[in-house]
Amino acid sequence: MTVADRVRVHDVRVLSDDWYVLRKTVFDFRRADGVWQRQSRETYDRGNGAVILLYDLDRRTVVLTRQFRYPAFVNGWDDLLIEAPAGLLDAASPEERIRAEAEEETGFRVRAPVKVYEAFTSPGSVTERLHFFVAPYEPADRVSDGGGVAAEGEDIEMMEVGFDEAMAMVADGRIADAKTIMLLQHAALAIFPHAG
Ligand SMILES: Nc1nc2c(ncn2[C@@H]2O[C@H](COP(=O)(O)OP(=O)(O)O[C@H]3O[C@H](CO)[C@@H](O)[C@H](O)[C@@H]3O)[C@@H](O)[C@H]2O)c(=O)[nH]1
Ligand SMILES: [Mg+2]
Repeated sequence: MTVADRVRVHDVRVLSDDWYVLRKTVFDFRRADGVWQRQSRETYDRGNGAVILLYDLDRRTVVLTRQFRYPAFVNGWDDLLIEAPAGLLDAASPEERIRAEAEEETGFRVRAPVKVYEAFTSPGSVTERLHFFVAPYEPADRVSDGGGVAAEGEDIEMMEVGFDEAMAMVADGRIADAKTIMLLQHAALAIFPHAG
C-alpha cells in the first residue's frame, strides 16, 4: 500500500487563481489504525523552484542577494532580505532555470552547478519543492550587473560576502531565509574547510 491508497479526494475548489493558485481540497485519509477520516486542506501552488550557492574556495567568499520581500516585511522583517539567488522553474529544468536566475540576479555566469538535494519548503500548506545547487565561481565569471528584471518589480543587489561572515550572519539573525541557511550549512559541512 502506498500513501496514494490512503487518500480519497472528494472535492477540489479553487479559492484563488491570480498570480499563483490556492485550492481547498476535501479528502478522506486512512489513518494508521485503518479508520478513514475526513479532512480539508488548503494548498498554495506556486510551482517549484531552484536556489544556488556560488562559492569561491580561494577567496573564501559566497554570492548572495538582497531584495525587498513583502511577505517577510508584513511578518515583521523591516529590512531587505538576504538570500541565495533563486527562482521559480516555470517550464524549464531546475539546472537550466538556476543558471538563468543566478545570472539575472547576480550577474555571475554559472559554470558547473551541482545538485545537492531537493526539499519541501513549507509542506503543511505550500506545494513547492525546491532544488538546491552549489557551484564554484571566480570574479571573472561576472558578465553583467545582475539586479533582476526591473519590469517585474525586481530590484536585487548582489552581495559578495566572506563565508565566515555569512555564517556569523546566520548565527546573529541577519540572514533569516531558510533556503539560504540550508545552503550555507551545507557549505560549512561539505565545501569550506574550517577556518584556521
Ligand atoms: N505581480 C506579481 N508579481 C509577483 C507576485 N509574486 C511574485 N511575483 C514576482 O514573480 C517573480 C518571481 O521571481 P523568481 O526569482 O522566479 O522567484 P523568487 O520569488 O525569487 O522565488 C524563489 O525564492 C522563493 C522564496 O524563498 C522560493 O520559494 C522559490 O522557490 C524560489 O526559490 C518576481 O519578479 C516577483 O516579484 C504577485 O503576487 N504578483
Ligand atoms: Mg528570485
